[in-house]
Amino acid sequence: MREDYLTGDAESLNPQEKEFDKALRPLSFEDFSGQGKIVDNLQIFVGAAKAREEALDHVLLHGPPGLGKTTLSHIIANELGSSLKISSGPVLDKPSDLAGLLTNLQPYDVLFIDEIHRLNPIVEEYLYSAMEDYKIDIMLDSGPNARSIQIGLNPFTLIGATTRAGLLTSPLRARFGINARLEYYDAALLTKIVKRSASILDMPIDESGAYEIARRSRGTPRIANNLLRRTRDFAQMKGNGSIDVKIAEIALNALDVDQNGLDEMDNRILLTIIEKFKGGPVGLTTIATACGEEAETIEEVYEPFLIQEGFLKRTSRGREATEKAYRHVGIAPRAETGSLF
Ligand SMILES: Nc1ncnc2c1ncn2[C@@H]1O[C@H](COP(=O)(O)OP(=O)(O)OP(=O)(O)O)[C@@H](O)[C@H]1O
Ligand SMILES: [Mg+2]
Repeated sequence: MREDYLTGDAESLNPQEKEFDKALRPLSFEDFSGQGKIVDNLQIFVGAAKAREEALDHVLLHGPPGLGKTTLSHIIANELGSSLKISSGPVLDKPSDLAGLLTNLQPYDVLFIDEIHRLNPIVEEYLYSAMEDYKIDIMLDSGPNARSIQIGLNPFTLIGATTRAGLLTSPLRARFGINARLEYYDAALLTKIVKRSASILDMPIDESGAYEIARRSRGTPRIANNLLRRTRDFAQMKGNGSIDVKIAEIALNALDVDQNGLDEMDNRILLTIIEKFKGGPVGLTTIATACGEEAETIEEVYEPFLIQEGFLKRTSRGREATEKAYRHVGIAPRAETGSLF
C-alpha cells in the first residue's frame, strides 16, 4: 500500500482516488502553493507569450515524484487559455504516434509528455525539428518508393516532465527554453496545502493536526494529501470525525510513518546500510537487492529525500549513512563503538 501513496501517479489510482486527486489539484497559479521562484517566472513567461500572441517557450519540469509537475502543466495550459494534450515517453513508441499528436495540435496548444526521459531515441529525433522550427519530416512509403515530406505544424509548447533529468540527452535538454527543478516543500507550505485539501473535502481539522500531517509527509504534497485521507478514516473510527494532533499521531504511527516522516522503506534502507554494510559506502544496486526494492525507485523516490534531510551521503564510492541516520535508528555510530575496543 505504501507504493501507491508514494509513487502512484494519477493513472494507477482507482476511480474514487482519481476523483479525490482531481478535486484537490490546484487549477491556477494562485491556488498553487510553494515553488515561489518557478511560479513567479512562469507567470511572467506565460503573460509575455500571451501578450505577444506567440507560443510559450518549451518547458522542462523535473524533480522527485508528487511535487506538482503534472499539476503545473495543467495550470500553464489553463493560464495560457490553451488546451492540453497529454502523452508520455513510453507511450510514444513510433514516430507516427508522435506525428499524429503533433499534426493535430491547434495554434498555441500545450503538449505534455510525461516521463520524457523514456522516449524512444528515434521518436526523440523527430521531436527536435518539431520543437525548433514547428516542422516534421514524415516518411512516405518504404523501400524504393520511400520519400520524406515536410509538414508544417502550428506553433505549440512542449512541456516535458521527468523525475530523472540526468537521463535526458543534451540535444533534447538544450531545446527547452525554460528549465525548472521542483524542490521539496517545507512544513509550513504543506500545512497550508493540507488545510486547503481538508476544506475542499469538508474535513474538520485543526492547525496542530494539519501541521503534524504536513511535517511527516516527506516534503511532498501528494503524500500529504494521501496521509490526510487516511487520517480521516482514523478520525471517523477512533475519534469524533475531526482531525487533531492526537488523531494524526495515531494514524501516522499506524501507517508506519515515523517522527521524521520517514516510512518503512526509508528506514529499511538506512538500517540495511548500517547493519549489513557497516554504514557504507555501499553501491546502489547492492542496497536495492538487500532491501528488495528496484534500484531505480530507491534513486528516484527515497534517496533524494534522505540526502536532503541529511540521513544519507552520496560519495564516489557509494552511499554512506550519516551520524544522523545512526541516531535515527538508535544505533551508536561506528566511531563511538570503535573507541570501546
Ligand atoms: N503546490 C501544490 N499545491 C497544492 N497541491 C499540490 C501542489 N503540488 C502538488 N499538489 C498535489 O499533489 C498531487 C501530486 O502532484 P502531481 O501529480 O502534479 O505531481 P508530479 O510531480 O506530476 O508527480 P509524478 O512525478 O509522480 O508524476 C496533485 O494531485 C496535487 O493535488
Ligand atoms: Mg505527474
